[in-house]
Amino acid sequence: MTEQPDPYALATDAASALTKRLGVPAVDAAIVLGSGWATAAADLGETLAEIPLTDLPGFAAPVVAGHGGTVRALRTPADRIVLCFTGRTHLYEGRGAHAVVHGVRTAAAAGARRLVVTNGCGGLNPAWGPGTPVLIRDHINLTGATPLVGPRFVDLTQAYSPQLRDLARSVDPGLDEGVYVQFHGPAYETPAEVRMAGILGGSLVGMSTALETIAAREAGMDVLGISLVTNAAAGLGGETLNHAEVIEAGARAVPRLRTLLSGLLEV
Ligand SMILES: Nc1nc2[nH]c(I)nc2c(=O)[nH]1
Repeated sequence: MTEQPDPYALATDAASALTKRLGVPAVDAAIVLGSGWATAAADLGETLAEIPLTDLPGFAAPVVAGHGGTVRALRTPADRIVLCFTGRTHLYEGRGAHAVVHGVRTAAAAGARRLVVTNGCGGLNPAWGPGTPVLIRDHINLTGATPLVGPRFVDLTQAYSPQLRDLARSVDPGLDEGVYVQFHGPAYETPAEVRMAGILGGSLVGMSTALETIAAREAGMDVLGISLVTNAAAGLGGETLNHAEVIEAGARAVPRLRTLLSGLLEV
């Protein structure tokens, strides 16, 4: 049985390699860009560098070639250094929970104190049509997995910072809040699973985010989670789910998402 590398040491190694490559002593914040968010984050500040994640210890190539797989370092108008991860590892890739949160742990090890974690997801609230951004108030982790091993009793009572949610609403007062349910994936939920998520108190369903937030909170980061509803969750929208709908919804939402992200990075 080959010894698995210590995930925290691997994140420290990746952080050292990253800050050395960037020529900065530390970074201030990180954004994980989910489905539909990349275009909105394209011109958030002065790009210092864009680095293929596979250049850094512990990262794998993106499963879908050309979809993300880099980390872009930005200097914001407020003179902060922000890492933008243009891709993420999903639990359904089978690389384990440590791989899923390696980017977040690397950002924390590089000094980031704030994480903005975004995703594309299904919505249970009919008021949230495709292209609606929704703040994450809390999550339900239905994956059966966690990035924490051993007696790491992380408190998650305020996993999604109320202060950062207030800040987001000061930028975009129309933002609503929801509870995000992370499923393992890669299949989308059945209509019965979507109904279950609703009974449990969920209003957003996806395949990312919760595990990254757990790792961020363990590292002491403040977290803002924002979902982009790209489709009505299975069984609620009538037609079947398809990828084209995801892309189109993301494109329609770009101006609002860009305003939101740039407003968040000015403070
Ligand atoms: N689990 C799950 N993940 C998603 N990602 C996107 I975009 N839409 C969905 C969805 O409806 N369910």
